[in-house]
Amino acid sequence: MPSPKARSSAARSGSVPCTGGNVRYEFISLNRAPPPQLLQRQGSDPTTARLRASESPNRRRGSGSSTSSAGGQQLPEEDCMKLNPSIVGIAFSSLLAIDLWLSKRLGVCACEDASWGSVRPLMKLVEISGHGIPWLAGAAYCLYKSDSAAGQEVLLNLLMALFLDLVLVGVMKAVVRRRRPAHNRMDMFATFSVDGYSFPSGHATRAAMCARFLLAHLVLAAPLRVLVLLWATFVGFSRVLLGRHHVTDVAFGFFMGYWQYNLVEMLWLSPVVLQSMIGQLH
Ligand SMILES: CC(C)=CCC/C(C)=C/COP(=O)(O)O
Repeated sequence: MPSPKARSSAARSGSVPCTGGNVRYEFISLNRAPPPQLLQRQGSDPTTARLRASESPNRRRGSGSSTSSAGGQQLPEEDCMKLNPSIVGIAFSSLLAIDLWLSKRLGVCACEDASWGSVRPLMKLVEISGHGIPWLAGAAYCLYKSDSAAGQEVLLNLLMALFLDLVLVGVMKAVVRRRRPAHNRMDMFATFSVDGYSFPSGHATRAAMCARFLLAHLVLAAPLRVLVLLWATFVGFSRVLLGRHHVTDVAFGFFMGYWQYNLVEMLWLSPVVLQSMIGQLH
């Protein structure tokens, strides 16, 4: 082992002295190019070194950072410990660890045998109240029954908002592909394939967006307005209690649903647009 001084000078110079046989971990600078002597050990010039690095899939993952041993044996970059933890990386990992721990602790209705398992049926009722199908069916039915132009305008825009929510959440889930908590039992009714993923919670986005929609477009007495807010909060909270989601899935879901409503306002279908749409149908 080199002395700490030797190691730190190697680190400063950006060299990568990772040895074979007894694997020795050394510091590696992630934001500096390897020094010329290392490139010479890898090949006669930087281009050759890069070509060599592309020989195996392991090396292909990080050009210029594969390492050489004392005996000339090349080690894949995975065998070297990169000690360059960023504050953001540490904060992110810590948040995820807290999220996993908290979500597991709060998943008290995740199954019948869990500590609050007896209230699971009630939580599943709350789940249904925020599911897409009752909302889509309810909005479509009210639209069919509505005989005022203003009512039809609001309900058609609500339908548009609900479809927009399904699309945006589906895309987000497909991109992030976060797994649901291990303690979740996948016994939800009527799901899409992307609903196998966890981030963000579709119930939370829908609850936040619909709550804003209702508060903006229905004339409700103060107690009812409070009830709408409580319902939306409870739908989100029940996702964690049921073990369906991590806390961050729901928190982001609320955030996303809140902003989705702004998008709905921007895309609002006016009576003029609706008239021309109806005209095209006839
Ligand atoms: C089938 C339809 C119309 C909607 C699916 C609604 C659904 C099951 C969303 C998943 O919500 P979470 O992401 O909160 O689990």
